[in-house]
This record gives sequence, structure tokens and C-alpha cells, in this order.
Amino acid sequence: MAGQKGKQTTLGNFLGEKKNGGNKAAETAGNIRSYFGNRKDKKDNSNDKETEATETAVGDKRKRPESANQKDDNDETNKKFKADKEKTKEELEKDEELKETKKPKEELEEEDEEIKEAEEQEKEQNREQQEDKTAAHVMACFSTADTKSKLGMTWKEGDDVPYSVLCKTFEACEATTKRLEITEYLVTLFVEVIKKKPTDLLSTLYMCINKLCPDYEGLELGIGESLLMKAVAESTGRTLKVIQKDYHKTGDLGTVAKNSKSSQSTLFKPKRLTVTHVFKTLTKIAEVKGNSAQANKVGHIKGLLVACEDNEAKYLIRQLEGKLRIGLAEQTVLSALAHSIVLSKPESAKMKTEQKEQKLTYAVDLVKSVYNQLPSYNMILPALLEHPLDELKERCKMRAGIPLKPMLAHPTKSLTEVLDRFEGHPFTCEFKYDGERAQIHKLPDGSTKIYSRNSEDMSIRYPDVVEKLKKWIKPTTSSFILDCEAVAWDREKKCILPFQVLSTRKRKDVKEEEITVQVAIFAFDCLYMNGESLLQESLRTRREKLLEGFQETENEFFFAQHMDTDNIEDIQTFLDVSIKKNCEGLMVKIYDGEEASYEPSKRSRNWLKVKKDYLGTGGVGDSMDLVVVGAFLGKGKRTNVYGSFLLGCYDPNSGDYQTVCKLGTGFSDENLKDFYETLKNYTIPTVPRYYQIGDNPEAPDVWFEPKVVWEVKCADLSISPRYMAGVGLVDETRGISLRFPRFIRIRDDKEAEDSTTNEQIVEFYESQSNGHD
Ligand SMILES: Nc1ncnc2c1ncn2[C@@H]1O[C@H](COP(=O)(O)OP(=O)(O)OP(=O)(O)O)[C@@H](O)[C@H]1O
Ligand SMILES: [Mg+2]
Ligand SMILES: [Mg+2]
Repeated sequence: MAGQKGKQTTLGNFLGEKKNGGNKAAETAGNIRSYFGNRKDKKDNSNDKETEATETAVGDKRKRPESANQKDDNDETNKKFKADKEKTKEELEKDEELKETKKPKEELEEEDEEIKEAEEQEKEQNREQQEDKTAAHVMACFSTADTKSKLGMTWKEGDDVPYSVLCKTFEACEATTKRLEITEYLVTLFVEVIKKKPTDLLSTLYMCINKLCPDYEGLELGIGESLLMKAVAESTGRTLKVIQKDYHKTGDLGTVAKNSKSSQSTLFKPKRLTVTHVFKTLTKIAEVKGNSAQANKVGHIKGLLVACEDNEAKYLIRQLEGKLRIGLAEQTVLSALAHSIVLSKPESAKMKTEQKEQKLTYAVDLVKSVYNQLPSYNMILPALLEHPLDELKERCKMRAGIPLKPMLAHPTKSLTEVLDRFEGHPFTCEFKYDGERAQIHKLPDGSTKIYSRNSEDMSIRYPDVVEKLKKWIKPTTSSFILDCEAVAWDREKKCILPFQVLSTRKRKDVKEEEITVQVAIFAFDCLYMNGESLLQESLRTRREKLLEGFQETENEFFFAQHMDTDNIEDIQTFLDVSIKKNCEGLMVKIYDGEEASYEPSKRSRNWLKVKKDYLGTGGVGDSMDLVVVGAFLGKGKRTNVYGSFLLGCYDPNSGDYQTVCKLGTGFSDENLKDFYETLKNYTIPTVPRYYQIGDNPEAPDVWFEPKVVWEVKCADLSISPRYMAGVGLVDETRGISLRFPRFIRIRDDKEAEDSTTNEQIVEFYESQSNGHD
């Protein structure tokens, strides 16, 4: 626990720290970095402080005449000026009169609240954009020279990229919490790779995000600890017992491997590792199947470990574990990639700072948006390396067969909240079906695929759906991507069955003749049709395409029920019907205009979910999906199983899990038995370094790897020194915890990294009618 406290302090130091770059550009970077540094504890600062920090960041931009910010400002002023000019004198006088009439205090407070909320929303939306712009500004002034020597990038042009260079970059990234600094390291690495060995860029990039291929290809690392410990022991000549003991002390097998290596004397020096060799071997390890798979894997791992030097063993082991956890968010990697493509082009050296900055901003927007539509580096990288940026969109178009990350919704607590948020916008209501998200693709060659919300191939899970799907398609429809929910379905009674029934369906090796749980598909969106992307179209248009291109088929395929009205009574009735029909509530979506476009991978405010269970509770608005990180041994009736559990949420910025509550209710005896059996496979000897556990005197009896995700409801949320969720965002040292949490169900469609994030927990906390403290 002491280690955890230490971690908080270190974090604090980093946030305050400003690195000295030595030149002017670095100074600007320093200012901007301190803005980014504050991101993590954004909300624990007073508002003033935050505005000040933001202004430092934006300040530089405002001075430059052509900046995008200023243009926006001007546009706004012009619009207002025009509008004012069009008003008659009479109207203007009336305006003045209105201003002078004093409003009652409550009304003013309410307005204040509204303004605050609107501002918050806008801030959130602008934040990412602002970060991209700031990064572009810094990178335009940035020279990779200093960073290059720090990261030891001295290998010869044409040679393979050494693994040591990658590991030094990882080390530098791990030592900071600042996104911008991480971007600098990555850009330096990528630019160098592009210049010296562009064919190594793909493996370098995959190694940075610790993946072997796109998610839909389904090849994953994540070697069990016992196997890794065995390999470490065998390759270093230390006993397994000593390795285990060391692991218990540090909580990081990577560090144990590194230390074991340094205490070992080698007689002959094996050839230094290269990124491509390690990547290929990792792929082999992930692919090995069959009887002697274990021995085969250990063999490969040992082969790599023997050749490791310095900190290489540390990162190699972490890569094998499938958790690099050095704070490299995929968005940062994407933006670094875009920057390095621009900066590695010879013409960029001749560009003026401002021009370069524009080009960088353009590249980041472009690469991110193309990646959203075609999430495959295998396809994007060659286009980026071999062709002009301007051709990227044309060359890398969305296509059937490559799954998109689905658009997600924001929770709300009441229909009035929905009406308030969507005021002035046409919107549409749909039933919210309670099943599993399914993205259905039909490729031009006639084959079909079904993907989960995580882009996993679910075609083998739903062979029955794949088989039937041709009947639903009208002859004019050749290729498509549909966004749907698969729900358990009773063919006799012709009704939806609860989620629990669906979850009893087998996940693997499903044979059509053995299927006991039937599913029906409810389609609510059409993202692509006959070779054309529909993402930019409004929901109205996309729905039209859906209705035109498909036909409902009894017991198999339906269009999501919808109703377009803004009458609250009608919506209420529609909601009641949805519940009667075994749905969870409603999804309310903006229907027309730009905001009605489909935003892949985004939790958008243009889609709101209203769940019946949470209406009028004044509480939280939605359930949470949390990771089981530890357990307490049961007593009395629960002897021999775990009696209660410690749960955590995910911090995507650091890759850490932060504890959020202890959970002991909502389980059946059956559940507890099952969970004991499953979870005991994931026990680890000590609390890992990527768990932030706070100052809780009640430590669990066992710790688990972050594998199992449960859906949990709670009465409300409060600040607590015992838990760490969102620490630094609302309170400097304390986190947020769930009060009266209750187990709802397993979420085996979610991985630990898809669980509720620290920022979402903060949002839930802040949206409570009255926060407890
Ligand atoms: N008409 C609909 N439109 C969009 N999504 C729908 C619809 N009906 C059901 N869904 C499902 O609702 C999900 C969103 O709400 P839900 O609360 O179930 O989210 P979740 O799966 O717990 O994930 P998260 O809480 O992260 O959003 C979608 O991902 C989709 O699977
Ligand atoms: Mg759901
Ligand atoms: Mg949910």
C-alpha cells in the first residue's frame, strides 16, 4: 500500500513539473505542457486556475492573425452584428427593457446552472480539438534532435530498428504523465523509423499499442503469469521460488525479469534484438496451438529473453502479458503518426512554423477520421508512406468487412432532461433493446460477418444469423454494414426474452443444430450501403436507407421500433410500451443535420439513453461496468467461496485501474460458486503496480488480474479516502466510491479496458442532484 501512496505523490510532482527545453520552442512547449499536465487534475483546481491555464495555452494562438480561434471569434461577432443590424430600433429598445427587469433569485440560479452545464459540455467537446491544435503548434516548433540522442537513436540507415530504441522510448513515456511529452517521444521514434527503415514502421506501431494485428483478426497476447515466470526462471538460471518471491515484492513481472537478467553473467553475447524480430516472434507465440503449445511458447520466450539487455526484458515481459501500461493511449499514437508523416517529408523543413502547424492539424484530423472509418494500420500505413496525404481519404475508404467501433450513448435521468438537451433539434426515439450489439457486414463477394462492440468476429457465435440473413436483404442491396442489437427471442410467444437468457447461449463452437436460445436481430442504423459510406448522412437518411434496403422477417429480423415526436406524454407512453416489451428503455437521437451523423467510437451527446430503472431516482442515471480486482474470503453461508469483491474502474490515460467499491450484494449462491471457480484462475500474488488502491485499511484477501467485468448499480456516489476512482479530478487525494452497490450481471462482451472510465464516474458523481461529501 505504501507503494501506492508513493505513486500519488510522484504523480503530483509530475503535474507541477516543467521541463527545461533550453530553446524558445521548448519554452512554449513548456507552457503548453503545463496545461496538459493539469489535465489530470483539471477539476480539483478552482475554475479560475483552469481558465488561466487554458488561456496560457490558447494565448499564443490568439496573437497570430490567421489562427483558427480568431476566425471563429470573428465569425461569431459578425453574425451577432448582422443580427443586431436587422433588428428594428423598437425591438432593440425592448431588449434593453428586458435586460433591466430584475429576475427572481431562483430563476437566476437556474440559468446559472444551465449556462454552467452548457459551458461544461462545450469545454469537453473542445478539449480534444484544442489538444490536437496545441500539439500541432508545439510539434511545428519541435526539433527531434535532443530527444533523438536521449533515446539513443543512432542506428544505421537501412538497418532494422533495434528493440533497444523502442524500449528506451517506452521508458521515456513511462516516466511522464504528459500527453504532449509522450507525443514528442513517439514522433521522434516514428520520424526516425520512416527515414531509416520505413518498412519497420508497421511493426513499431503495433508494438507501441501492444497489438499484433487489428482487433477483428483476433490474435492476442496475454500469456499467463506462471508460464512467464517459468520462462524467466529457466532463461536466467534462478529458481521459480525466488522469481515468485521477487514478484510478490514488486508486483511487476517485467521488473523481476529485468533484475534477474542483470544478476546473470553471460558468457557469450547473442545478437541484439530488433523490433521486427520481436514482433514476429510475439506473433508466433500468440499463434501456437496444439499439444506442445506451452513448451513451444516457453521456448520462444526464452529465446527472446536470453538476447535482452538493459531494460528490454522488462518491456518484453509486459508485452507478453498483454499489458504494457506506459500511458500510451491509441489516440496519442494516432496523432503522433500523423505528425511524423508530415515532419518526415523533406518539404516540411522548408515550411514556416505557421504553415507547418496548419499541415500538422490537418494531418491529425485526417488520420483520426480515416482511422475511425477504416481501423486498420495494415491498410492505412502503406497509403500514408507511399502517397500524398491528400489522397489518404480516397485510398482508405470505409468498407464492408472492416468493423467500426460503434457509436455510444450518454446516460440521462429523466425525459425532461432529454427534452431540455435536445431543445430546438428534431429528434427521434427508439426502443432500447437489451441484448448484445451486433454489427452486421455483407461484403461485395457475398460473404457475411458479424462483429461485437469490440470488433471481435462473432460470426461463429451466430451461425444461425449468418445463415438466415439473406432473406432480409432486398435485391437492390449488394453490400452493407448494419448496426443492430441481437436479443434472445421466443418464437412461440413472439416476444423478446431478458438479457439473462441471451447470456446462457454458448459463445464458442456453436453448432446450428444444437442452438437452444434463438436470437432476433433489431436493426437501428445503416452505416454503409452498396459501396457508399453513410456516416456523414443524417440519421433520417440512414434510417430511410435501412427501411428501403431490407425487409422485416418474422422471428428473425426487425427494424427498431421508433417514434418521432417531441410531446412528452407520447414519449412517456412509448417508454412504457418499450418496458412492457422487455426493453430497457429508450434511445433518443438527433434526427437531422450535421449532429445527426454517425460518430464511430464516440460516446456522443447526440444519442441519449433513458433507462426505466433510473427514472426519477434522482440518483445516477445508469449502471456501471466494473472490473473485479480483488476478493474477500467468505464467512458463514459463504464459506468456501469469495464473500465480497473489490471493484475498479479504468483510467484510459494511464492504463491504471482505480478502486471504486466493495461489492457483496445481488449474488445468487449459484453466482458465487461460479465466480469462485472463474476468478481463482486469475489470482495474482500481490497488488500490481497498475492498481490504484487508496488508503484502505481493509485489503482484500486475494488480488486478480483485470479480466472479469460486472455490471453494477448503485444508489449514489460519494467522495471517499478509501477508494481511488477519479482521484485528482474532483479531490486531490480522495476518490469517488459507489454507495450501496449491487451486482446486476456479468459483462462478458466487455474487456477490462472497456469498463466504465474514471471520467465517466466523475460525470455520474457530478450529475447527482446533490453530491455527498
Ligand atoms: N435503438 C438502439 N440504438 C442504439 N443502441 C441500442 C439500441 N437498442 C439497444 N442498444 C444497445 O444499447 C447500448 C448502449 O446502452 P447500454 O447502457 O446497454 O450500454 P452498455 O452496453 O452498457 O455500454 P455503455 O454503458 O458503455 O454505453 C448499445 O451499445 C447497444 O448495444
Ligand atoms: Mg446493453
Ligand atoms: Mg451500461
